[in-house]
Amino acid sequence: MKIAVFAGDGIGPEVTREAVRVLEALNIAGLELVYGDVGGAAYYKHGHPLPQVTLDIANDADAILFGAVGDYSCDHLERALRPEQAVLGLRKALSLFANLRPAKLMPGMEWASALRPEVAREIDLLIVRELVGDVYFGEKGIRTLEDGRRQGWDLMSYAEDEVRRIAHVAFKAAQGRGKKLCSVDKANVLETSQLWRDVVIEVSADYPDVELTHMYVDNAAMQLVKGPGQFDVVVTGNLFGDILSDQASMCVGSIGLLASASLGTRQTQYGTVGLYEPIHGSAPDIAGQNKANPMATILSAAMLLRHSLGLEAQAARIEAAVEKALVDGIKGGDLGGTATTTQVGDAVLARL
Ligand SMILES: NC(=O)C1=CN([C@@H]2O[C@H](COP(=O)(O)OP(=O)(O)OC[C@H]3O[C@@H](n4cnc5c(N)ncnc54)[C@H](O)[C@@H]3O)[C@@H](O)[C@H]2O)C=CC1
Ligand SMILES: CC(C)CC(=O)C(=O)O
Ligand SMILES: [Mg+2]
Repeated sequence: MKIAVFAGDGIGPEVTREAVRVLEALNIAGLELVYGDVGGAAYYKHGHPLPQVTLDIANDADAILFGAVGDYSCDHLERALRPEQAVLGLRKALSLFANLRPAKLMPGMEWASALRPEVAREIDLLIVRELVGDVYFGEKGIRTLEDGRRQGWDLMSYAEDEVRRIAHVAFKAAQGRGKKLCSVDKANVLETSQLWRDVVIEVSADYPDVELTHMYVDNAAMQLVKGPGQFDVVVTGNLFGDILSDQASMCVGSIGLLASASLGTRQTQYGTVGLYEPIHGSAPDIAGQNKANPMATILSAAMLLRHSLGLEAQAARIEAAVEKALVDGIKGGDLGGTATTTQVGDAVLARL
């Protein structure tokens, strides 16, 4: 069992280190960790934020644990590390089209939510975000118009097979949960969304046991804070899913708590090959200060064990340890506490 570890930039190495400590503490027989460079470190060492040597490590692994990439504190570097070159490039190269972002209020965590306690208590949803299409991957550029004005443009598009395959993932996820699927789009304005909606409706014929609804993304953003309990599984495109999941994190308590799995179709003898990362970015504003909450990355490691290595019991152990640490009042700065990244990692390890 081989896990590639790509820590990346900013707080990436800090939070990934804690997740690795947790994985190592489980003493999983035959588990091998292979480290690779991505982002700034890779750019300086290899001249590219996602060099071939890193892709080779990724392709050879059963799963990837990923920190974050990007550094807006240095304009030159931020441009060199353009997401489509690094993290988006990796997702695309491995065809990891299905991004699962669960958001559930942990027991006793109402105080941390940006919502009223009685509303916060309702949250238990799964965002299924399409990850390798949409406007993030369309043709783009900045051009000069005939009258001399500059114009930036990004093409939003989805082909029907791209919608169909993510819809199947979402319907199957709904079958395993509350049997409700809400497809979020902007079909009143966007042709891309109209096709999205048509295809999701076509796919729904295969899942008569799942109740399908549709919602425009602006309303969905509002409903997510008004009544999150109405959502079970949400399926949406790359851009909308990116935004809604950051919003969902504050309903749960902090962006430092939300994990993700990015899956494709490649299977190994252990499970589905995937990439696992916190939903947050490299947080340059707190990087290098031992302040970042590593729980999202630790919980991503749990998802890795579950989906890619078939180790459900160990995954559940990690999740229980994180929950126990929170119940016991271990809080990083993102939750209004003072625990450092290392202390949060220690606390989780102590409760494994
Ligand atoms: N998957 C990836 O590699 C991603 C990379 N990025 C990149 O990350 C860089 C920063 O982007 P931002 O928009 O600032 O988003 P961000 O998610 O890195 O940070 C947003 C805010 O949340 C805080 N935060 C994030 N994670 C935290 C944690 N674990 N503990 C405590 N506080 C945390 C940060 O301090 C910041 O105030 C950019 O270069 C961006 O392109 C952004 C999102 C995802
Ligand atoms: C580079 C970004 C699109 C990554 C991001 O914000 C995300 O996947 O949540
Ligand atoms: Mg994001």
